[in-house]
Amino acid sequence: MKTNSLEQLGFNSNIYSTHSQLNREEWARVIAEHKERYLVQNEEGTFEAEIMGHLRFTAEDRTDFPMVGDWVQIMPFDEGKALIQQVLYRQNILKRQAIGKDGEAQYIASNIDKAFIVFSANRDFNLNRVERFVVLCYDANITPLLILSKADLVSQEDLHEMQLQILERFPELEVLTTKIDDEACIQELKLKIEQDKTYCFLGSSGVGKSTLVNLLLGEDKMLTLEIGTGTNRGKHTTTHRELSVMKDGGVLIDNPGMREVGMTSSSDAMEDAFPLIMELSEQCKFSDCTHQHEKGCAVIEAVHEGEISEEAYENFLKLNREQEHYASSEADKRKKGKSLAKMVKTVKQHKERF
Ligand SMILES: Nc1nc2c(ncn2[C@@H]2O[C@H](COP(=O)(O)OP(=O)(O)OP(=O)(O)O)[C@@H](O)[C@H]2O)c(=O)[nH]1
Ligand SMILES: [Zn+2]
Repeated sequence: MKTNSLEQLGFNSNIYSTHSQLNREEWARVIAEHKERYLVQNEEGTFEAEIMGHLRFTAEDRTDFPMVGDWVQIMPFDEGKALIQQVLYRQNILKRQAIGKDGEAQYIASNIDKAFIVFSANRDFNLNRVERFVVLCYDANITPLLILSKADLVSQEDLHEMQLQILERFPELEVLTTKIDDEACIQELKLKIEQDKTYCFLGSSGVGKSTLVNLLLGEDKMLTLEIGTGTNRGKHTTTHRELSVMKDGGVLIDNPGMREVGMTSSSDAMEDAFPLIMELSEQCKFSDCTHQHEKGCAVIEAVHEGEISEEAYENFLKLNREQEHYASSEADKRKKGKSLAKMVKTVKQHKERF
């Protein structure tokens, strides 16, 4: 398999100067990660890598472990195998603050120059959700660019309306629209990509991230290079390469553990739906409405209107039942607002676990 030069992988004098005593072949970039097994690449090739014991034992938290995008020091020891001795350089880390246990951060990728936040124009478009991604980028000092994908599936008017809303809410945010069959869109996106810079694609599952990455990579179609079996673990684990180099330069990172950070569209929709349910429940005809069969229930109505998904509603009811079960007294049950707030928290915690 062909490999890339360090420069094609994004290496520059800034990075080099942090550990200039190292030989070139000791430098490598992490191109995929799965459960503490890594794929790293340099001009010698691609290696399956594990971290050195001492690194594991001295590690205090997740930031001490390598992640996709990192520059690491490696020591090859076998055909296509290497040990990672240390993490060398991090310009920034794209991370998401977990709302669940201990509020621990979840790491997405490192050394990113620009993030492409992808939203499909035809569904799920929601400014609050866009904001979450934008904030995540600003926190890491990364400039975001919003891509409205699947523009072929909505009318010009709807698209225009969306663009206006975005402009109003995020005046600084650069926005592109794409449709896969339109070569001009892809060219426009290509123009945003500079040779030795690294770009990370963010967004819910199914919005078209991999499709765009594949189009940008052209004939170098994303190789589904797999991380081999863990011999000492007995379990077969595979993962896809996440970082790829474009033919004319430019490093793309796709799907950097997005599933692990719980950004699938359904759980996102869920998180958005719950505050809405809380709000709506204040408009129910009966103050003790169970939102299951009552006439004049604003929640049921919203489900019928399609404002709240069936899935979110079912989950809401399920959590509601759990809540009821644990409520120790009638008084507790009447503290509806409070328990609902708690429920939202529970949902978020559930979400983090996915
Ligand atoms: N109509 C239309 N469909 C598109 C477009 N872009 C992508 N799709 C389709 O949307 C589906 C999902 O695309 P993917 O590229 O797999 O989405 P993804 O964001 O990588 O999804 P995950 O890998 O699950 O995170 C595929 O069936 C694509 O063919 C577009 O511009 N227009
Ligand atoms: Zn109700």
